Amino acid sequence: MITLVTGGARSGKSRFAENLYKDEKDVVYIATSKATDAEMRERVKLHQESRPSEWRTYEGNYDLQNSIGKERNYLLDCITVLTSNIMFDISKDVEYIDYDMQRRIEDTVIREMQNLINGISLKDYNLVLVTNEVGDSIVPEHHISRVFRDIQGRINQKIASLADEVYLVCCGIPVKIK
Ligand SMILES: Nc1nc2c(ncn2[C@@H]2O[C@H](COP(=O)(O)OP(=O)(O)OP(=O)(O)O)[C@@H](O)[C@H]2O)c(=O)[nH]1
Repeated sequence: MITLVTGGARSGKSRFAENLYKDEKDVVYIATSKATDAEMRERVKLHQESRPSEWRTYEGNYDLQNSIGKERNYLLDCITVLTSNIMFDISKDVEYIDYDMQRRIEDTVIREMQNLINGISLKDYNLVLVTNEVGDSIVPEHHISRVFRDIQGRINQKIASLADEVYLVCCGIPVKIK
């Protein structure tokens, strides 16, 4: 069963996603963020302390299938950070990200997701994927932000179509939309 959880920053989506496994010990937490500065390190530390100690944490971006073990439950937080890391890798030498490059970025993110999904061999597994609604505000001023918003919007549509259930979290309140 694949569940997609989407929402804005500080909408409560990560907490909602973690609560889906509140009675489970057999959980792998897949963190896509890299704690490269003090703000992120502090945030990550709070997250780690709030998770049940039995959960296993896997940190990575590429080769997400390496997170797979004997566990039945997986939680990936979040696709948006995965997209931005892949986008910066692929577009690092260009100033303008054309449609071909946008497609390559999208395809790479979707391939990582597919590898993860296909790699879990247990029949009755659960995979919760967290993403962000990044398109709900004004049109961003800069090209790179507009491209990121468009890429993430299209990726969210594709992953929502693969998911069995989709929740939108707003003001800490989850709304089931699929
Ligand atoms: N590297 C790493 N990142 C982590 C770890 N635990 C959590 N994170 C990252 O923390 C981020 C989520 O935290 P926040 O940014 O505080 O949450 P949010 O999703 O914006 O906020 P809400 O919508 O309120 O849940 C995700 O990008 C995770 O990858 C960890 O153990 N290691």
